[in-house]
Amino acid sequence: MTELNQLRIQITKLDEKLLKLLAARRQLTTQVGEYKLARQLPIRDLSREETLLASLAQKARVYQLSPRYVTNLFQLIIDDSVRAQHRQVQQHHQQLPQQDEPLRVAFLGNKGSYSNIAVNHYFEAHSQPLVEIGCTTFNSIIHKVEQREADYALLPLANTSSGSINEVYDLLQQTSLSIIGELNLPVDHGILVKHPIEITKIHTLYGHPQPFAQCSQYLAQYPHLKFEFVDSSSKAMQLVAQSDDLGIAAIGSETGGQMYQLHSIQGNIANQKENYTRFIAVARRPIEVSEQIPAKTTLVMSTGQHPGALADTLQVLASRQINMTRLESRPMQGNPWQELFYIDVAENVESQSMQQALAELTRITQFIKVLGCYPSAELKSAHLSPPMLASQPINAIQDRPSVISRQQEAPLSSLIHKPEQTTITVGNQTIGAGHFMVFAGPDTLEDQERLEQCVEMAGDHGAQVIHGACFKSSSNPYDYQGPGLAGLDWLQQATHGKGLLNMTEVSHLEHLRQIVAHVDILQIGAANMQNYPLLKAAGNTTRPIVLERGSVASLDEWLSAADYLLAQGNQQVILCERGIRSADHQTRSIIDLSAIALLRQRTHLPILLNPCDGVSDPLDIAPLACAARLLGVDGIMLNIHPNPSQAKVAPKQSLDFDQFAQLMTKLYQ
Ligand SMILES: O=C(O)C(=O)C[C@]1(C(=O)O)C=C[C@@H](O)C=C1
Repeated sequence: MTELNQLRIQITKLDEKLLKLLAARRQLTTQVGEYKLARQLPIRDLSREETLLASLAQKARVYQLSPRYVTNLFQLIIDDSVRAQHRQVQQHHQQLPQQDEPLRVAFLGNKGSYSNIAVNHYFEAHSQPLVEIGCTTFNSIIHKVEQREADYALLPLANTSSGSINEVYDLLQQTSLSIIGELNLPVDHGILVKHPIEITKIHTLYGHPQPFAQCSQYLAQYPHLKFEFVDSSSKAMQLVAQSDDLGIAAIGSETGGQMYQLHSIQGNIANQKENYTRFIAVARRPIEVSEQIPAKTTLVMSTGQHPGALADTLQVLASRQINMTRLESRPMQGNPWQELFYIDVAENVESQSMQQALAELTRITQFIKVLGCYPSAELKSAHLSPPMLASQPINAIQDRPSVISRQQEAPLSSLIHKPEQTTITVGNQTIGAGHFMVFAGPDTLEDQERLEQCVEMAGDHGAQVIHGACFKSSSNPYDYQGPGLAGLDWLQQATHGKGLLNMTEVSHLEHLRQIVAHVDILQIGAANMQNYPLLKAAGNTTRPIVLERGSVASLDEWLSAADYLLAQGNQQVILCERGIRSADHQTRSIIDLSAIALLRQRTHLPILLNPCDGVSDPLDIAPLACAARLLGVDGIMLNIHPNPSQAKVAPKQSLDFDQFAQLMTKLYQ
């Protein structure tokens, strides 16, 4: 045996001893984790870490080792135990049962894609077996989880070289899934080939558009290369592995390439040498993060468009010492000139400061929603300054003040929560706090021509919103039921380009997306006031919502339903009184004018009145509307029809055009 071999045997033995020691150290830190968990102590103890590192730095010299080398090495070891303790605490906090069932995780691409590598990193500490569900689009990944075909999804959100992945941000606008975790994956792109070859001999390079963007500077040196874009890096590797053409290559990670027996002829080719991709894990249910570990919260919000609107919202965070770690903006879908802001903060959503900030933000934003609160992937390392490495005395670092549990806040719709009246601006029209709005249109859409007549009439006399139901649920199922979703195009075409807004009722959850794409304002009818799944979904949209009072609902029940909408994120809720059931059968319902006076004392939300169902003669509509105007409603909703006697629905509850014109003059006197 050569001397070298003998030395190597000794090194191997020592390394094994080191491994055993590391495992024993890990066991001890797990016990420390249990101790801290039982006593609700913060996991991280930076002062202990600094003392430990400073003492190791000092001892390093005794063994003629570099203090920097020793502290860097031990920093890695300590970080590993901190991460393990974080998982320990969080698993206990979530009370995750020990399960043998496999975890089904959806991601982009196939074996070897960056997302696949991220999945394996993220779930490496889970004991459950993984079922990897490779998908070809981000949309299908989200769909898999929404449809319960997967438990989690991992999605790339941003890269340090190429920036945000807009498609994923846009999908977050629409999904009901919550962010439950994050991962920062170092991404090392390389050129992968079947048999080692010089890059000048390669003619075509396959890859996902993201890696191409991230390696643009390196690739610019080889203008002869033809780029072929494919769905994922794994697809590119697969193509190269299966082809007999030795002049093709894939752009991807070395680890991924190994799964396809590919060789990396050039690594580390990204524009930024520290190239990271931030992934998020999403699931159907949000998680609660233990206050013992650092958390992040992601919010999405839209502000008004007045000067300083965004600065005002950021000030709410800054004044509470909430650290914003990322701000991203994307055009709002359906409202391309309005922006949605995605904000990450290094704060637990349950902390007192965050709860106060959220309450404040609901008062000044048009839409605000928490996309998720999750354990932070970033660890702040104990910092040893050069004098500390030289073994100076160490000052203890102050712990963060402990987080106080969530406060019971006043209802979101109440004047206690928000003393000033809410105004809602859509396009160039505003309702609330002295801005009056008239909604006019046929009770139920009949045909395009009659709708256009109504639009012309309503617009000429100062109405701002055109409404009409696509689906009518009358008391008799054999009565006219409306044109269905075809009416959405009629509404859009009739109001488009005329400075008028449109509104229709959402009565079926499955129609919501399509309706949101066509109309400016959503209406939730009396029959659906307590349809909570519908409220939940509508409250997640960015469209203003008119919430009608249920025909037997008390004010408290109605306001609770409004609170539920507000709690989903949508701060643009308008209450609409349209009458309640009475013992009398001459009218469909009795208009509760007292409710308007009472609501004024209780809520900041704009209030509408629709008097039409409270009459048996259309001539009574005008006095009721004027009475409500005196009581301080913010708007009136009216049924109009070119020829009410021929209306398929509500003939006696609709104004003809003359009656409408007269009423409008009175309302605006
Ligand atoms: O001593 C502790 O409190 C530990 O949890 C152990 C340990 C370590 O690995 O040495 C880990 C985390 C703390 O921040 C400090 C030190």
